[in-house]
Amino acid sequence: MTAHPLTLPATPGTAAATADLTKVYGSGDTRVTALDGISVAFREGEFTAIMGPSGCGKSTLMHCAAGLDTPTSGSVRIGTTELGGLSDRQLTRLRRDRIGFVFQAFNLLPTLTALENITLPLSLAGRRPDRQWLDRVVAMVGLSQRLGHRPAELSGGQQQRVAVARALVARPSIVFGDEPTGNLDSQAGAEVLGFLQSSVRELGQTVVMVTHDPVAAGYADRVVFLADGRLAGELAHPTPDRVLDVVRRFPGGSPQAPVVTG
Ligand SMILES: Nc1ncnc2c1ncn2[C@@H]1O[C@H](COP(=O)(O)OP(=O)(O)OP(=O)(O)O)[C@@H](O)[C@H]1O
Repeated sequence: MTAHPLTLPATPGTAAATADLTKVYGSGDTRVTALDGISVAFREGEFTAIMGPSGCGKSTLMHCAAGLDTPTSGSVRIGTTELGGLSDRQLTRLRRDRIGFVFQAFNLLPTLTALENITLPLSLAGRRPDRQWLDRVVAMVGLSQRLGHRPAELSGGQQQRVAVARALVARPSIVFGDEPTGNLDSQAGAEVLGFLQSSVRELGQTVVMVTHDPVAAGYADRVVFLADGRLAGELAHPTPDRVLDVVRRFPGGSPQAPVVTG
């Protein structure tokens, strides 16, 4: 039986949203409530950073919002599609066609060239790249001269640029990054963050990124803070100093984390 995706009324300006999202791992003594009723919206054309102490649920939120993990209760929508209504196959297709991913590990295929890695999601979907868009994305991430190189012939920063281009090439509704600069030195990290920011400012992309780094969060338009699986506040127009101020007030992930507004 094929499940029909549940299509919800459009919420203008919202690329993705969660409602009362809960995720519980394990049971009995090993039960962990990783997410405890999170309702958050990610606006179109906005760069959001997700921060909070280790273990507060950042990756779990991102994985549930991106359809990589299933919530225990609550809902996730990408655009007008409610993920809970999708079969595994529909979910796989939605991830392939409408979501871009950039992980800490670059996850490139070693035998493919940079160009082949970038266009892989399209090849898998049986789609031809939109040449103009591809050229624009490749130029933006500064890879025009490196397209024939294999990952082993590229620096870490260049490999992550390939991953950024790969995430953008299908013009997804939203790009999720899980510590995308975690494996890079500060200069390469700054370049990758600059490209993610440009994809928002110049290409109108929506980006959501999990990070521990206040400097990285300073590239975002908005920072959402989590503590103990709950929303603990947010900061608009963050700067590294303002983010650091908030981070300093999270002693060991206190549930009484401050509510901050920009
Ligand atoms: N597969 C799993 N099985 C059991 N518990 C899990 C699993 N994944 C995560 N958890 C637990 O859920 C909580 C939230 O984990 P999560 O990885 O989302 O936190 P995080 O904020 O991303 O942490 P970090 O910053 O250290 O990466 C933690 O207590 C973690 O131990």
